[in-house]
Amino acid sequence: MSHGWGYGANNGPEKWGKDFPVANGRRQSPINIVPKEAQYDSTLKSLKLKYDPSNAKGILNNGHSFQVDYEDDANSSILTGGPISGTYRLKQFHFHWGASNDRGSEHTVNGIKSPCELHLVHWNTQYPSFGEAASQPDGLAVVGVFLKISVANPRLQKVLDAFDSIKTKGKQTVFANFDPKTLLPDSLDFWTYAGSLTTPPLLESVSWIVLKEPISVSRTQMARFRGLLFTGEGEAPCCMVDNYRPPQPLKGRQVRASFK
Ligand SMILES: Clc1ccc(Cc2nnn[n-]2)cc1
Ligand SMILES: [Zn+2]
Repeated sequence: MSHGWGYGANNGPEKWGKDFPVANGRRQSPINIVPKEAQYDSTLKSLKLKYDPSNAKGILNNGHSFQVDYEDDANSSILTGGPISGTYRLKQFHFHWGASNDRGSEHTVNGIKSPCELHLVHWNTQYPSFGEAASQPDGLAVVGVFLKISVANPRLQKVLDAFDSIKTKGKQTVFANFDPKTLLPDSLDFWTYAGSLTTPPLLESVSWIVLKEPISVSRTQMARFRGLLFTGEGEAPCCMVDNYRPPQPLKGRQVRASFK
Protein backbone atom coordinates (compact mmCIF):
# COMPACT_ATOMS: atom_id res chain seq x y z
CA MET A 1 0.00 0.00 0.00
CA SER A 2 2.30 2.73 -1.26
CA HIS A 3 -0.23 5.48 -0.52
CA GLY A 4 -0.44 4.88 3.23
CA TRP A 5 -3.19 3.19 5.17
CA GLY A 6 -6.59 4.74 5.70
CA TYR A 7 -10.26 3.83 5.66
CA GLY A 8 -10.98 4.11 1.94
CA ALA A 9 -11.77 1.35 -0.57
CA ASN A 10 -8.14 1.20 -1.73
CA ASN A 11 -6.32 1.53 1.62
CA GLY A 12 -8.89 0.48 4.23
CA PRO A 13 -8.99 -2.35 6.83
CA GLU A 14 -9.34 -5.11 4.17
CA LYS A 15 -6.01 -3.98 2.66
CA TRP A 16 -3.95 -3.47 5.84
CA GLY A 17 -2.70 -7.07 5.93
CA LYS A 18 -0.47 -6.43 2.90
CA ASP A 19 1.80 -4.02 4.75
CA PHE A 20 0.98 -5.27 8.27
CA PRO A 21 0.70 -9.10 8.24
CA VAL A 22 -0.16 -9.12 11.98
CA ALA A 23 -3.60 -7.96 10.77
CA ASN A 24 -4.36 -11.70 10.51
CA GLY A 25 -2.82 -12.48 13.91
CA ARG A 26 -4.17 -14.35 16.93
CA ARG A 27 -5.20 -11.36 19.06
CA GLN A 28 -6.55 -8.66 16.77
CA SER A 29 -9.01 -5.91 17.73
CA PRO A 30 -11.75 -4.87 17.79
CA ILE A 31 -14.08 -7.80 18.46
CA ASN A 32 -17.80 -8.42 18.78
CA ILE A 33 -18.60 -8.77 22.47
CA VAL A 34 -21.28 -11.34 23.33
CA PRO A 35 -22.19 -10.61 26.96
CA LYS A 36 -23.73 -14.06 27.52
CA GLU A 37 -20.39 -15.65 26.51
CA ALA A 38 -18.28 -13.36 28.70
CA GLN A 39 -17.10 -15.02 31.91
CA TYR A 40 -17.64 -13.11 35.15
CA ASP A 41 -14.25 -12.93 36.94
CA SER A 42 -14.54 -12.02 40.62
CA THR A 43 -10.76 -11.59 40.84
CA LEU A 44 -10.86 -8.54 38.53
CA LYS A 45 -10.15 -5.40 40.52
CA SER A 46 -12.18 -2.21 40.10
CA LEU A 47 -10.81 0.26 37.58
CA LYS A 48 -8.89 3.16 39.04
CA LEU A 49 -8.39 6.20 36.80
CA LYS A 50 -6.57 9.18 38.25
CA TYR A 51 -6.06 11.99 35.73
CA ASP A 52 -4.46 15.40 36.23
CA PRO A 53 -6.26 17.89 33.93
CA SER A 54 -3.12 20.02 33.72
CA ASN A 55 -1.40 17.17 31.85
CA ALA A 56 -3.55 17.91 28.77
CA LYS A 57 -1.27 19.31 26.03
CA GLY A 58 -2.94 19.64 22.66
CA ILE A 59 -5.51 18.38 20.18
CA LEU A 60 -4.42 17.14 16.76
CA ASN A 61 -6.09 16.03 13.52
CA ASN A 62 -3.79 13.12 12.61
CA GLY A 63 -5.56 12.33 9.34
CA HIS A 64 -7.23 9.22 10.77
CA SER A 65 -9.00 10.66 13.83
CA PHE A 66 -8.30 13.48 16.23
CA GLN A 67 -6.42 12.92 19.44
CA VAL A 68 -5.92 14.82 22.68
CA ASP A 69 -2.35 14.30 23.89
CA TYR A 70 -1.22 14.20 27.52
CA GLU A 71 2.07 14.81 29.28
CA ASP A 72 3.26 11.32 30.20
CA ASP A 73 6.64 11.92 31.81
CA ALA A 74 5.30 11.27 35.34
CA ASN A 75 2.68 9.09 37.05
CA SER A 76 0.16 11.95 37.27
CA SER A 77 -2.49 10.64 34.84
CA ILE A 78 -2.69 6.92 35.38
CA LEU A 79 -4.78 3.77 35.11
CA THR A 80 -4.48 1.03 37.71
CA GLY A 81 -6.64 -1.91 38.81
CA GLY A 82 -9.04 -3.64 36.45
CA PRO A 83 -7.32 -6.51 34.62
CA ILE A 84 -3.88 -4.91 34.63
CA SER A 85 -1.06 -5.12 37.13
CA GLY A 86 1.12 -2.12 37.77
CA THR A 87 0.68 1.44 36.58
CA TYR A 88 -0.20 2.58 33.07
CA ARG A 89 0.14 6.23 32.00
CA LEU A 90 -2.40 8.06 29.83
CA LYS A 91 -0.85 9.04 26.49
CA GLN A 92 -3.87 10.25 24.53
CA PHE A 93 -7.52 9.80 23.83
CA HIS A 94 -9.31 9.76 20.49
CA PHE A 95 -12.55 8.59 18.88
CA HIS A 96 -13.86 6.45 16.00
CA TRP A 97 -17.20 7.24 14.36
CA GLY A 98 -19.48 6.62 11.37
CA ALA A 99 -20.94 8.57 8.47
CA SER A 100 -24.36 7.90 10.00
CA ASN A 101 -25.64 6.95 13.42
CA ASP A 102 -26.04 3.25 12.53
CA ARG A 103 -22.28 2.64 12.63
CA GLY A 104 -18.97 4.04 13.85
CA SER A 105 -17.86 2.04 16.88
CA GLU A 106 -15.07 -0.52 16.60
CA HIS A 107 -16.28 -2.95 19.24
CA THR A 108 -19.83 -4.23 18.83
CA VAL A 109 -22.12 -5.84 21.43
CA ASN A 110 -24.24 -8.74 20.19
CA GLY A 111 -23.38 -7.48 16.69
CA ILE A 112 -24.76 -4.01 17.40
CA LYS A 113 -22.66 -1.02 16.35
CA SER A 114 -22.71 2.28 18.23
CA PRO A 115 -22.32 5.61 16.40
CA CYS A 116 -19.02 6.39 18.10
CA GLU A 117 -16.39 4.94 20.43
CA LEU A 118 -13.92 6.76 22.70
CA HIS A 119 -10.47 5.25 23.32
CA LEU A 120 -8.19 6.25 26.19
CA VAL A 121 -4.70 4.91 25.44
CA HIS A 122 -2.35 4.08 28.33
CA TRP A 123 1.13 2.50 28.44
CA ASN A 124 2.80 0.27 31.02
CA THR A 125 5.37 2.20 33.06
CA GLN A 126 7.30 -1.07 33.44
CA TYR A 127 8.72 -0.03 30.04
CA PRO A 128 10.76 3.15 29.36
CA SER A 129 8.43 4.69 26.76
CA PHE A 130 5.15 4.33 24.88
CA GLY A 131 7.05 3.10 21.83
CA GLU A 132 8.79 0.39 23.82
CA ALA A 133 5.57 -0.58 25.60
CA ALA A 134 3.63 -0.78 22.33
CA SER A 135 5.83 -3.71 21.24
CA GLN A 136 5.16 -5.75 24.42
CA PRO A 137 2.21 -8.12 24.97
CA ASP A 138 1.32 -6.29 28.21
CA GLY A 139 2.47 -2.88 27.06
CA LEU A 140 -0.77 -0.99 26.49
CA ALA A 141 -4.21 -0.69 28.06
CA VAL A 142 -7.02 1.02 26.15
CA VAL A 143 -10.29 1.95 27.83
CA GLY A 144 -13.14 1.93 25.31
CA VAL A 145 -16.39 3.82 25.89
CA PHE A 146 -19.43 3.61 23.61
CA LEU A 147 -21.32 6.78 22.70
CA LYS A 148 -25.04 6.42 22.03
CA ILE A 149 -27.45 8.92 20.51
CA SER A 150 -29.38 10.72 23.21
CA VAL A 151 -29.36 14.14 24.80
CA ALA A 152 -26.39 16.39 24.07
CA ASN A 153 -23.37 15.62 26.24
CA PRO A 154 -22.02 18.85 27.77
CA ARG A 155 -18.78 17.04 28.70
CA LEU A 156 -17.91 16.83 24.97
CA GLN A 157 -18.31 20.58 24.42
CA LYS A 158 -14.68 21.58 24.94
CA VAL A 159 -13.54 18.91 22.47
CA LEU A 160 -16.17 19.93 19.88
CA ASP A 161 -15.26 23.60 20.24
CA ALA A 162 -11.70 22.82 19.17
CA PHE A 163 -12.78 21.26 15.86
CA ASP A 164 -12.72 24.53 13.90
CA SER A 165 -8.99 24.78 14.67
CA ILE A 166 -8.15 21.21 13.58
CA LYS A 167 -10.40 20.71 10.56
CA THR A 168 -7.68 19.38 8.25
CA LYS A 169 -4.98 16.74 8.55
CA GLY A 170 -1.93 17.91 10.49
CA LYS A 171 -3.61 20.83 12.21
CA GLN A 172 -3.26 21.05 15.97
CA THR A 173 -3.96 23.53 18.71
CA VAL A 174 -3.36 23.91 22.42
CA PHE A 175 -5.82 21.92 24.55
CA ALA A 176 -5.25 22.67 28.23
CA ASN A 177 -6.84 21.72 31.48
CA PHE A 178 -9.11 18.84 30.56
CA ASP A 179 -9.93 15.84 32.75
CA PRO A 180 -10.89 12.87 30.55
CA LYS A 181 -12.52 11.31 33.59
CA THR A 182 -15.42 13.68 32.88
CA LEU A 183 -16.03 11.67 29.69
CA LEU A 184 -16.64 8.41 31.56
CA PRO A 185 -20.06 6.99 32.46
CA ASP A 186 -21.23 6.51 36.07
CA SER A 187 -20.53 2.78 36.05
CA LEU A 188 -17.01 1.45 35.44
CA ASP A 189 -18.25 -2.10 34.88
CA PHE A 190 -16.21 -3.53 32.01
CA TRP A 191 -15.44 -6.39 29.66
CA THR A 192 -11.76 -7.20 29.11
CA TYR A 193 -9.76 -9.27 26.63
CA ALA A 194 -6.28 -9.46 25.10
CA GLY A 195 -6.13 -7.57 21.80
CA SER A 196 -4.32 -5.12 19.58
CA LEU A 197 -4.15 -1.61 18.25
CA THR A 198 -7.02 -1.19 15.80
CA THR A 199 -4.97 0.79 13.30
CA PRO A 200 -1.61 -0.01 11.74
CA PRO A 201 0.82 -1.14 13.06
CA LEU A 202 -1.94 -3.29 14.70
CA LEU A 203 0.49 -4.31 17.45
CA GLU A 204 -0.81 -7.11 19.70
CA SER A 205 0.00 -5.28 22.90
CA VAL A 206 -3.36 -4.07 24.21
CA SER A 207 -5.28 -5.14 27.29
CA TRP A 208 -8.72 -3.97 26.22
CA ILE A 209 -11.10 -2.61 28.86
CA VAL A 210 -14.49 -1.87 27.28
CA LEU A 211 -17.04 -0.19 29.54
CA LYS A 212 -20.52 -1.64 29.55
CA GLU A 213 -22.30 1.72 30.11
CA PRO A 214 -22.28 4.20 27.22
CA ILE A 215 -22.14 7.98 27.42
CA SER A 216 -24.54 10.19 25.48
CA VAL A 217 -23.97 12.21 22.32
CA SER A 218 -26.62 14.11 20.36
CA ARG A 219 -27.24 13.91 16.61
CA THR A 220 -26.06 17.51 16.32
CA GLN A 221 -22.86 16.75 18.21
CA MET A 222 -22.20 13.71 16.01
CA ALA A 223 -22.64 15.89 12.92
CA ARG A 224 -19.80 18.07 14.17
CA PHE A 225 -17.44 15.06 14.34
CA ARG A 226 -18.29 14.47 10.67
CA GLY A 227 -17.23 18.02 9.77
CA LEU A 228 -13.58 17.10 10.33
CA LEU A 229 -11.55 16.12 7.24
CA PHE A 230 -9.21 13.19 6.54
CA THR A 231 -7.50 15.49 4.03
CA GLY A 232 -5.03 18.31 4.43
CA GLU A 233 -5.54 22.01 3.68
CA GLY A 234 -5.67 22.64 -0.05
CA GLU A 235 -6.50 19.01 -0.91
CA ALA A 236 -9.87 17.88 -2.26
CA PRO A 237 -11.87 17.59 0.99
CA CYS A 238 -12.83 14.09 2.27
CA CYS A 239 -15.00 14.00 5.40
CA MET A 240 -13.52 12.17 8.37
CA VAL A 241 -16.16 9.45 8.80
CA ASP A 242 -16.21 5.65 9.08
CA ASN A 243 -12.74 5.67 10.67
CA TYR A 244 -13.37 2.32 12.37
CA ARG A 245 -12.00 -1.17 11.88
CA PRO A 246 -14.70 -3.88 11.89
CA PRO A 247 -14.67 -6.71 14.45
CA GLN A 248 -11.93 -9.33 14.01
CA PRO A 249 -11.99 -13.11 14.66
CA LEU A 250 -11.91 -14.04 18.36
CA LYS A 251 -9.62 -17.05 17.62
CA GLY A 252 -10.36 -18.75 20.93
CA ARG A 253 -9.87 -15.75 23.18
CA GLN A 254 -11.82 -15.43 26.39
CA VAL A 255 -13.71 -12.24 27.20
CA ARG A 256 -14.08 -11.61 30.93
CA ALA A 257 -16.63 -9.44 32.68
CA SER A 258 -16.07 -7.45 35.87
CA PHE A 259 -19.79 -7.69 36.66
CA LYS A 260 -22.47 -10.40 36.93
CL1 LIG B 1 -0.82 5.82 20.02
C1 LIG B 1 -2.12 5.07 19.17
C2 LIG B 1 -1.90 4.13 18.18
C3 LIG B 1 -2.99 3.55 17.50
C4 LIG B 1 -4.25 3.92 17.82
C5 LIG B 1 -5.42 3.35 17.10
C6 LIG B 1 -6.17 2.51 18.07
N1 LIG B 1 -5.73 1.35 18.54
N2 LIG B 1 -6.63 0.92 19.40
N3 LIG B 1 -7.63 1.80 19.46
N4 LIG B 1 -7.33 2.81 18.64
C7 LIG B 1 -4.47 4.84 18.80
C8 LIG B 1 -3.39 5.41 19.48
ZN1 LIG C 1 -8.92 3.87 18.80
